[in-house]
Amino acid sequence: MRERDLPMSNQPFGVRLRAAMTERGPLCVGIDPHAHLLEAWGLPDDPEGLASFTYGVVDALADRVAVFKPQSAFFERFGSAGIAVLEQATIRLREAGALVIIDAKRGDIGSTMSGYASAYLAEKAPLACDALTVSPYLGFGSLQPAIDAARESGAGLFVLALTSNPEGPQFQSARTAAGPTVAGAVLDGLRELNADADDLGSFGAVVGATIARTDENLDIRGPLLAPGLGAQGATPESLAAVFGSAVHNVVPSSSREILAAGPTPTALRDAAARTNDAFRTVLGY
Ligand SMILES: O=C(O)c1cc(=O)[nH]c(=O)n1[C@@H]1O[C@H](COP(=O)(O)O)[C@@H](O)[C@H]1O
Repeated sequence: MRERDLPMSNQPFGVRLRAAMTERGPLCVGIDPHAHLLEAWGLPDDPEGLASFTYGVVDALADRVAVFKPQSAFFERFGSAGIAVLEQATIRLREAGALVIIDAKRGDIGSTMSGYASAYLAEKAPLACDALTVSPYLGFGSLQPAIDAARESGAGLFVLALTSNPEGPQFQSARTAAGPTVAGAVLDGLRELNADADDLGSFGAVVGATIARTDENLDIRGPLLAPGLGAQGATPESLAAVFGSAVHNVVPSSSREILAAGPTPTALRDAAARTNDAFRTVLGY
């Protein structure tokens, strides 16, 4: 059977991502259960509070938002009880037809990377997700086990390229021995991985929405995860200036700004719908 004849659930991540963003709008809701947000929702800063917060977001939004990005750090801080919530939330979101990017920014030598790949990208893993954020600073080639695992299971990767934090350029703008910047080398690697994609490949870059216009070529035939919207200051309107002709491939991600609208489900839904509408217009959905 040719790839394009497969049912949607068996399609590669990039195909499923485009379909989900077209159907539900491009917004990615980041699930970052900060201690101050638990407090603002009237919840204790413990595993029960974490569960109420996370499932509150899942119950309110899983059937209407295309993509969720739980931030592993805020689950890890509660040890195994927190990881159990991340696991359950991921399962529930996927059952509701949403895509889940686990934001764990993993990166290690190849042999350890294959351990991370088994943890997040193997189809039957307890924490199996649709895509994982990964860090290329041990060399782009160190990501190969994750790339292989993603191809095998139909998952995706988002590789850090031009991050939203002010310290990012210190390394990312540095020149490699071969000539391009570190970020440029990452984008080149991704372009190669997506070379066969018809529309959107499964290998994405993380490009903060807060960065100024860049000279790097963002046309990687893959998704561009753009955090930094809302709490870090970027707006939907700023995306066109940063991403230029690649703007239709942007996955705009917002965490604290949406989450602060809770805990009532109606308020969360209103905040997500308003933000999604603004992105639909700017990103051409
Ligand atoms: O990979 C990421 O998602 C990421 C990359 C980046 O360059 N900047 C960035 O803020 N993030 C993540 O995106 C989320 C941003 O959260 P808010 O600032 O609350 O919307 C956090 O979970 C960050 O770890």
